Amino acid sequence: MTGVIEIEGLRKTFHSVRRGRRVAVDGFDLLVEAGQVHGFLGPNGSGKTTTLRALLGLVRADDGRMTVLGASAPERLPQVAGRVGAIVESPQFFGNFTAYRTLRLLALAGGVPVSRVDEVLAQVGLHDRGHERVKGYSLGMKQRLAVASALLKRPELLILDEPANGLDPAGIREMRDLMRSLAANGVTVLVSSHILAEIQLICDHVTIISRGRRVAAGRVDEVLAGFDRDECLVRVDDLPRAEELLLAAGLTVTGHADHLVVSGVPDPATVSRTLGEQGVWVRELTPLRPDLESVFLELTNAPAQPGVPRQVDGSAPHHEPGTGRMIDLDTRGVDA
Ligand SMILES: Nc1ncnc2c1ncn2[C@@H]1O[C@H](COP(=O)(O)OP(=O)(O)OP(=O)(O)O)[C@@H](O)[C@H]1O
Repeated sequence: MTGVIEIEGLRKTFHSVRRGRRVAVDGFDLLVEAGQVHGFLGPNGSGKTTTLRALLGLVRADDGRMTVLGASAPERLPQVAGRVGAIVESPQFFGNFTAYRTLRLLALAGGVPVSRVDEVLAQVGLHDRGHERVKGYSLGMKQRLAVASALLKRPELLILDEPANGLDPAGIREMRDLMRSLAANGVTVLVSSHILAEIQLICDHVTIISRGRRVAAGRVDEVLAGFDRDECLVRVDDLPRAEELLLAAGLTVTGHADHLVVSGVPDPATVSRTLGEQGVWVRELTPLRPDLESVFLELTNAPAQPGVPRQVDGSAPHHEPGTGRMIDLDTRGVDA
């Protein structure tokens, strides 16, 4: 047992008279290790909140094994609760209270020294505004107050559900800086989001969920590298001639209105040499690197592939040759 959070084979189906049976989480696995800022990424309705709620005992799982800081969850969570901060459902604060008063009450209720209030206000960048009423706060300030409340007891693990939701770019930047400084101080952070660019900027590791199943997991750079097709964008004056030469050299070429995309060229010099030797001069040659957005779209829109086994329990992962990433290609039969 090495993970700060371990989830194996989590399943949860909701039943309602109006909407019928809805599989929210379908054999999902997650491993968050100490010191990671781990992004939990998935489209709306993919099962992120249900997973976090099941982990924290806010909803009963149908099946699966979960641990938090080595304690089986949710049954033994009380044993480690003092070491975990979680914001899964947007906390509501009294608008007429100041942030300071709100946190002071929470500190007193939780047996935390009141001196901690100033520290957490400073940590989330609210120190100067801590004596203003919360009803005058922006959404970003309210989010930071929520994080401050979770930090009161100096958690080793912080779980945040969509902390950047509804924030403007400045608020997102502040939240990002906050996550980074927490990580630098040794806090393990699990942050769920559907904002890809944020996950790419904030997190070092990522688990991508689609329709209740894990479709990719690993270091962000490794997950991205697994999708690198060694492509480059080429601009020349004579596109048809360049395409002809590159195809003749055995390269894979896709034509666009004002450029070509060449695939499978680890060294872009191959392109400039192939064209230059025939007197076609390259005006632009740009390696195309995948970003989390393109990976995410590819994984979460991946059509079902009949005959490809599901890989949701880690037992028979489908590994792309030469990559550390795992993908689950079968998206059939799940109501998301
Ligand atoms: N209490 C519930 N009753 C019925 N269905 C539910 C309930 N909670 C969640 N669901 C369904 O389970 C699926 C997963 O929802 P969940 O909220 O976990 O997704 P999510 O990834 O957190 O989405 P979002 O990013 O929109 O918050 C959705 O189809 C949702 O409608």
